[in-house]
Amino acid sequence: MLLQTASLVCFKASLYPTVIPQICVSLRRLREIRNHATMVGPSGSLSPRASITHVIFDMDGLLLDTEKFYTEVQEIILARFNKTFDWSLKAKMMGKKAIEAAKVFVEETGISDSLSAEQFLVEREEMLKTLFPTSELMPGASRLIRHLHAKGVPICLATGTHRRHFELKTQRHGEVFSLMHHIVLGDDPEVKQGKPSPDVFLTAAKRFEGGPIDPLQILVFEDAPSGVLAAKNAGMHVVMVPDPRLDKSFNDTADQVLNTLLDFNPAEWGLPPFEDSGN
Ligand SMILES: O=P(O)(O)OC[C@H](O)CO
Ligand SMILES: [Mg+2]
Repeated sequence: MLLQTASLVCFKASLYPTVIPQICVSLRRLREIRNHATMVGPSGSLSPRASITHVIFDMDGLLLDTEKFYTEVQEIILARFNKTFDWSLKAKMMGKKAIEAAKVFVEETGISDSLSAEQFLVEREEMLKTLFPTSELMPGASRLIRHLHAKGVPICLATGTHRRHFELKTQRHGEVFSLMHHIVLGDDPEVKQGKPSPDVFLTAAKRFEGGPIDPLQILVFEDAPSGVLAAKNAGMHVVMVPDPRLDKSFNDTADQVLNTLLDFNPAEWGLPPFEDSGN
């Protein structure tokens, strides 16, 4: 609504450029305002953006600091072909199932004649399997998961990662991940296509108690452009916590963009507020 009004204001302002040019702020700026605003009700009280009852978490790059491992091994492999790995390619790969990301990698870099997607997966596996067990939680991940669980908000995980990698990545974080009501992995038979297809999130919504839950009651946390799109394709609300090196244009699809999970305010979404300050 805010953006529709803004478009109208900009259109009118363009008709009277010398009279009200200052009114025509950019749509990007208005999206930023939307990303930081809660609605003010008639009584002046703040009303939440939505009435969220269920939460779905992405894993890599959102709860676990594992995206850096993929970046590292892909840089090493590309160096062999005298090529460099950059964040525009990273943006196209992250969040996807392994084989889907692998195809993007060999095709976009033009090395598919020398290295097939399947060979790429084999080559990177040796390195990844030593790195994944060292995975660390992202800032604010444990606090948010524990808070929602303690308040009885049903939470689950929906990741593109397959079972074997999931076990390696989470082996030091079993307690936190055990708080999830359920976990949907990239190699789940119901997840036919990876993100940006909505499959993984729709499957996750189905498996909650009393599911399928209305997508409008679900808040998804994501770090990847493909994951944000998947959540929107599933009709859900989405908070994006992107790596700052991603192009900012990817932020526009999300309902809210945060620097870190520590910045999340549950009350803005109709969820029980934190009782600590987060420090
Ligand atoms: O971000 P996730 O948790 O869906 O994981 C996807 C891949 O494994 C890594 O990009
Ligand atoms: Mg992710």
